[in-house]
Order: sequence, then structure tokens, then C-alpha cells
Amino acid sequence: MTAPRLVARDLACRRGDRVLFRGVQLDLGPGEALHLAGANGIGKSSLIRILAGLMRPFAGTVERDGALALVDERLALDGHLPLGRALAFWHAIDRTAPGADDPFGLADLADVPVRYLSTGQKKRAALARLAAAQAPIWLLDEPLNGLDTAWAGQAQAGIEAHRAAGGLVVIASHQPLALAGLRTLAMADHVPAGEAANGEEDWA
Ligand SMILES: Nc1ncnc2c1ncn2[C@@H]1O[C@H](COP(=O)(O)OP(=O)(O)OP(=O)(O)O)[C@@H](O)[C@H]1O
Repeated sequence: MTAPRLVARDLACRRGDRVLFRGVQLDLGPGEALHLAGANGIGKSSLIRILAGLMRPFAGTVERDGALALVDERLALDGHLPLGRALAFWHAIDRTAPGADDPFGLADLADVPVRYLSTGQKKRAALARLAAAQAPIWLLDEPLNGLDTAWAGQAQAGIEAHRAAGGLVVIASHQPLALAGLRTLAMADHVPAGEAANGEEDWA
């Protein structure tokens, strides 16, 4: 794996007429993991989308060395296909082959249409697709949502294996994370003065 790097300088994000955050800096290299922490609506998903290049920052820059893979609430698998064929579509595009070890326990679900999978099964499928993409930079928005304790442990083991292989990871999560040497970015520290720290307006 080529050594990845993800650097953000002075990032600010505006949505609608509100600046959600300002002055976000990060500099991540091989093996590192960063937890984006903060209340609902503070801007964690928005930051992930900016890092992924899906949204332009209001200010600041992002530099990236290495391919990235994203897991968020949108499942990038065709709901009408059986799971095995939906994953095979991506293997063909990524020029990868499914691993023999099946770390997310999907073999028994290969014939089930993606739209019939449970929330946790869909998340496991998204994580399997992520692991197969062989991208050194992982951007994960709530990767443990919907997973039971055992699968949440397995997902974190997958993250640790990715780091051990030289990958880096940014994780927005409300779930506790048991990852070695995890750094934390407290989004509340970057809310501009005068904005609500939880991103919620006063609707009264
Ligand atoms: N297209 C949009 N236009 C205007 N505001 C938006 C848009 N999309 C999201 N927002 C607002 O931006 C804010 C940040 O949303 P975001 O999804 O980044 O928060 P979050 O920290 O990931 O929240 P959660 O913990 O609930 O997932 C929210 O107040 C949301 O309502």
C-alpha cells in the first residue's frame, strides 16, 4: 500500500446561511485514526463529505495522497440485485476478488436481494465493499450504526487491520470506539461564535 496522507488546512463549512465550523486542521498519515466527535447537526457528515471531495469547503483546502473509500448512510449497492451479484459488480470495477475469509459473514446472504437485508446486514455489506476497495484512506460516517456488539467488534478489528497495513481512517461516530491511539477532533471547538453548538435553530 502506498503511504497515504490526508491534510486539511483551515477548513470552514457553510450550509444554507450558517457557517457550521471554521478553522479545522488535520494531518493524518499511515496507521493513524481520527474520531470526529460532536452533537447531532454539528457538521461531522459535512466534514466527511468535504474530505471526500463531494462538497466544496466554504474556506480552506484538502490535500490527499492515495485513493479513498467512503462509507456513509447511502448504501452503494443495487437494491434489486442479490447481495453476491451487487458486491461482484464492485469487484469487477475495482479489479479485486472476494476474499476467502468472509470477515463480515455475508456468504449466507449472497442470494438475498440487497433491499431485503436488515440494517446491520446492509452495514456489514458496506464494510465488506469498503475492505475490498483496497483504498488506503477510509472515510467512515457512523460505521457502527446498526451493528450488534459482536459485529461492531469485528468492524473495529477490520479498521485496526487496515491501519496495521498502513491505511488511515477518519470516523464520525456517536458509538464508543475501541481503537488504539485514536485521536479526537472535537467539532464543538470549531463552531463560530454566535452559532448553536448542536447545530439546532431556535424554532420557537
Ligand atoms: N443541503 C443542506 N442545506 C442546508 N443545511 C444543511 C444541508 N444539509 C445539511 N444541513 C445542515 O447542516 C448541519 C450539519 O449536518 P451534518 O449532517 O453535517 O451533521 P452531523 O454532525 O453529521 O449530524 P448527525 O450526528 O446527526 O449525523 C445540520 O444542521 C443540517 O440540518
